[in-house]
Amino acid sequence: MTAPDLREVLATAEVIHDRATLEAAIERMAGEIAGEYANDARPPLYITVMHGGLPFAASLAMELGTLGIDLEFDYLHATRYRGQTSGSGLAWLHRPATPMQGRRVLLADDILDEGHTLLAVKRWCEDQGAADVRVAVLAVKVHDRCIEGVCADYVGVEVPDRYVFGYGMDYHEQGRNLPAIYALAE
Ligand SMILES: O=P(O)(O)OC[C@H]1O[C@H](OP(=O)(O)OP(=O)(O)O)[C@H](O)[C@@H]1O
Ligand code: HPA
Repeated sequence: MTAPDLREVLATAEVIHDRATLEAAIERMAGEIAGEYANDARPPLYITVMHGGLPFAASLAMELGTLGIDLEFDYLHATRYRGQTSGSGLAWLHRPATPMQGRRVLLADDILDEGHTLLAVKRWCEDQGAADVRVAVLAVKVHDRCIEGVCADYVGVEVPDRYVFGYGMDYHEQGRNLPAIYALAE
């Protein structure tokens, strides 16, 4: 199946958060996160949840660096949407290679939607022996379908209960490098 044309989709999509809003939210998050890790002897293990988390994780890492917080980088790839607009079973495509035993782990992802991805990823890190696992997400989708017991420690913005894309999030694997968050026309 050919993906719908991104330009056509953008013509009717709605900007939910523009770039300046997202950058301000990330700067604010970095301030909150820096307070948590400032006095640690060892940098947190900073895990980007690929692919969607990449732009956000990079921006947040730079803001944290500006505040004097060092990070050790690794990444994982767990996907349940696979280019579609509704999720199914979670597939692990890559697990982090860095040992987590006794480490403080900070996960960076683009969106907390129904919570299945972050719950599984967080549990996996805990099973690896991480001392502490915190979660930073750029966006939280507002609805009542989020599974129980999942929440992010640091949140950039809220998005409505619509399919959103941009700033890491894809629309049929397109639009991840758009510097704003859009919602599909209703
Ligand atoms: O809260 P949930 O309903 O589990 O959805 C959130 C997850 O879905 C997206 O990943 P996706 O499966 O699209 O993989 P991708 O980042 O590679 O696009 C997003 O990046 C989150 O990781
Ligand atoms: O609304 C969404 N957009 C993009 N990716 C997603 N992954 C979960 N929800 C979404």
